[in-house]
Amino acid sequence: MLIGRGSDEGAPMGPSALKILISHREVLVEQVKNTQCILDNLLSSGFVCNEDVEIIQRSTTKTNQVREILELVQSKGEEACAYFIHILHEAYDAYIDLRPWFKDIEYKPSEFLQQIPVVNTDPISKYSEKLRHDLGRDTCFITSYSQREETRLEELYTDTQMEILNDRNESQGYLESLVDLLGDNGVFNKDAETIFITGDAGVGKSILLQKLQNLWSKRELNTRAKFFFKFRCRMFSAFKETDEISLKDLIFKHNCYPDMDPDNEVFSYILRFPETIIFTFDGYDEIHSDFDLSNVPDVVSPEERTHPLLVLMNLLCGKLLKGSLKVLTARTGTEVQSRVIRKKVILKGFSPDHLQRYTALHFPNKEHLALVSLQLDASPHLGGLCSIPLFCWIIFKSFKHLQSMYNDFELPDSCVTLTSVFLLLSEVFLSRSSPPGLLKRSTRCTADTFRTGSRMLAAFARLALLGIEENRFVFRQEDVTSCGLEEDDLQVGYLKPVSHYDACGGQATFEFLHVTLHSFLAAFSLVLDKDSEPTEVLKFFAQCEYRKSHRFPCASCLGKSRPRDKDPFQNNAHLQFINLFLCGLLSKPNMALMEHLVPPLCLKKKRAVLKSYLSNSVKLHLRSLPRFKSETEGIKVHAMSNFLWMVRCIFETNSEDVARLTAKGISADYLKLAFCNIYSADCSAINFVLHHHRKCLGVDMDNNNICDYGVKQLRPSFSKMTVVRLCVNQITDSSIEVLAEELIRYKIVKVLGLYKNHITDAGAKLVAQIIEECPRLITVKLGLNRITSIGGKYLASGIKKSKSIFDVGMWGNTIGDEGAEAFAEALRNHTSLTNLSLSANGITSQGGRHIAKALSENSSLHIFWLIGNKISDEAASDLSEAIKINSGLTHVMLIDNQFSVHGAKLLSEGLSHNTTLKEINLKGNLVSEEEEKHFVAEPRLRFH
Ligand SMILES: Nc1ncnc2c1ncn2[C@@H]1O[C@H](COP(=O)(O)OP(=O)(O)OP(=O)(O)O)[C@@H](O)[C@H]1O
Repeated sequence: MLIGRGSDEGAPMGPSALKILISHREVLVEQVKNTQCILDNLLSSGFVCNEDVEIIQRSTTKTNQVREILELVQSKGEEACAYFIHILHEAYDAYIDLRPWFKDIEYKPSEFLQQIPVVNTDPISKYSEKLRHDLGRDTCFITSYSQREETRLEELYTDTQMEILNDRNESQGYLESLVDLLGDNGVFNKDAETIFITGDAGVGKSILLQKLQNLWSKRELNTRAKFFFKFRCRMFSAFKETDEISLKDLIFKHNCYPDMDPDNEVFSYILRFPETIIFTFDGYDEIHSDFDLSNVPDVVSPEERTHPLLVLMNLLCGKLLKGSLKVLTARTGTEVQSRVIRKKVILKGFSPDHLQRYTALHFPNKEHLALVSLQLDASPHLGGLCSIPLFCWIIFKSFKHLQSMYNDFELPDSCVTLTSVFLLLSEVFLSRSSPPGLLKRSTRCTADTFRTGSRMLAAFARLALLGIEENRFVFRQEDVTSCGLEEDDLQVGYLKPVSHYDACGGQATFEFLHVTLHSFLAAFSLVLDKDSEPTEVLKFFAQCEYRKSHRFPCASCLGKSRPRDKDPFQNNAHLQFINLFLCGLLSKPNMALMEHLVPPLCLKKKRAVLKSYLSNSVKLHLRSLPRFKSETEGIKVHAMSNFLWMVRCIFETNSEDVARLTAKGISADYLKLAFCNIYSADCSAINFVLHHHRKCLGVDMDNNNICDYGVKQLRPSFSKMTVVRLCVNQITDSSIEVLAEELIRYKIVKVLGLYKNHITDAGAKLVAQIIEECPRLITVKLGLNRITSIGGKYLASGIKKSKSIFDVGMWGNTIGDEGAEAFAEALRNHTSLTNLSLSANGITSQGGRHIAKALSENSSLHIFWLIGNKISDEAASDLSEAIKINSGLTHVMLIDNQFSVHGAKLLSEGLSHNTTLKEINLKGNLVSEEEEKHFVAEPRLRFH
């Protein structure tokens, strides 16, 4: 609706502004809270005079003031009324509650109105606006290694996989888009206020927060929050033990100060309406404090000054600013008590589709894009590494840089390790600082680049080690200078300045481009140090301490740290990364390069110390893993995520000896690697060890983050695997192609677990082949995939031909009646199939009848799951007849179908002729409690 004097030619006029004010008076009186801004604008635009303002201000309540203003503008005529509405529209944040109303009335100001200025004088809106402006400015670029190369966030941001977990860490699906992060989807504790996001190093937690902040600054985040405060947790470690701040200091001094707010209105508003605030705290794992605050009382007053960590803890727990929303990120493995967490999200990096999208954003040049895509496809290990955005960014950035310098440069080859990725980044940094003469080479000489840059590299490495030793991620200018870094060195890219508000003071401070790079350089320092004993390289292995529930001693509300274990492979991630990079830098393939920087003898000694340490630790570690004997699967060994770190280190070391030793040390029939947070590139490391395993081995890799790249890396190991469990991962039909080739070639597989992946009918066809051609295969789990009747038919046909298959799980696909009919056909006279689940597959009575008929001709099946289908009384009589004849079934699970008392009677009748069946479960069908009483004489017919 067009409002205001109709100077716009031809535009239809809506009802008069005066009429609107009369008919919507109630909404306006209720929703308009700030009168000052209206009066300021009416006055400055000459619609009212000082006296009018004074009279209105004499009214004691805001509502009365609004009423009086309404009367005043109405008395001044149409233009004043129109301008009044326009103020409410333009002073956006001051009247945010009226946004739906403007939408309802389809407000559109006339050109005339748009020419009269509106100034938002509301201090709260001004503060909100300032926050939006600052956040918008601070978040619009993705940090790169030089300001010249910064890319706009919106040009490069690509969604990653955001999995929602419940309080038991079970997957609840994925978030569709970042905008849904703050919504109700996935909330398991409505009373808590902290959204907890975890993920591995470099998976994109900080960038996700940056995107969130950026969306808010542009009003594109689906929230009515007026204030958004971003903090990095590492800032809280920078305070001294004696430092004290209040909540107000935290917000105003360390984030954003409200200008011109003499009456302290902003803070009063914040305290009154905490639900209008969002906080983000990035990197909870980076808080390091020996400071024991366990006896310090909780802070409940916003004015009270105390240690900043306590302010943070009390905010997260909701003891301060109850009602405000907090988003907290941390590396995987950092635990926070469930009662503090509102919802949990785990970031899993790029899926192959995301990676494709991200690659296309990086390489607008079609030729480059084609080249890079080709190389990614050809090297699944590289693809796996690239599923972590940070590593992908480094690889792509380095590729682009080196391509621009030397025409023949290609992406790293298939045996790239994480250390080589970071060496590549260093090469880029160092080459950027080389004197111009050196850059003119036509061929790349990595050794020259490192030799020329060795002074600077050593200085950065020293600084990094200093930080690790002192548990610091932020450095002052004195630190930088004392390590021998010069002004120009700071331009190279290793360090970036820390923004002012994070740094508790005006002095310039720096941090490494990424914490993983910090770890890499600290490892480099250990290698470069010529003066210390070779055993010094082990200092972080030795220092490794396992804290299952991470930090903090002070956070009584967030969980206490547990006693420390001595296992050297158990540690917090940045130290683990130092060890990992150390292994990589001292690996044989990197020796030639390192010899340009460190005397060969010194290197040799360090490498020997490391190898011997690894060999011993591996033995000890493997011996300490929990083992138990299972009747069917033999000796099972249960590896945990620290085993994975060990395997990663061995892979980086590239030592076949240690890998062989590890494979031998596993000495079990079954290796359980479930819930170890394995991502695709780790599969190369696992394969590096497992392919040395002499005997057959069952491997359980359920509940990890493995996609097709990972499965391809495991290819050589499938020749040994009797159990292949890859349930709850990210694999598609392309992995099934690999599995089909390998498993059919070796024919030793007994168990194939593929539950909850992305397998379609094409994959099902290949699984059917595996079932048909692997004579030892007894268990296949395919639930929660995307298999329809087409895939169902393939599988049924495979099962029909198998003489070994014992247990098949198809829960949660959509095979429907056609699929059920095919399975019925497979059941006829089957000799081995004992457990079958066709639950939640959309089967109706039509399919039910086919199944029933087949059951009359089957005696192998004992347990049959048909839960959550649509089978009704129409199939009951066939089922009843089948039950009379069948002598194999012990349990028939018909929970959540559509049987009525009539169907139940038929089933009960059938049961009376059957002595083997122990249970037919009809819970959740259409039988009332009253009707259930008819069946008390047949306890095998269950309703609960
Ligand atoms: N969604 C994304 N889209 C594009 N690039 C991304 C994305 N996520 C991460 N990156 C790239 O990866 C780099 C590292 O990401 P980020 O710092 O967010 O990781 P992180 O999970 O916070 O790591 P850490 O736990 O080690 O601090 C970013 O600087 C950016 O270049």
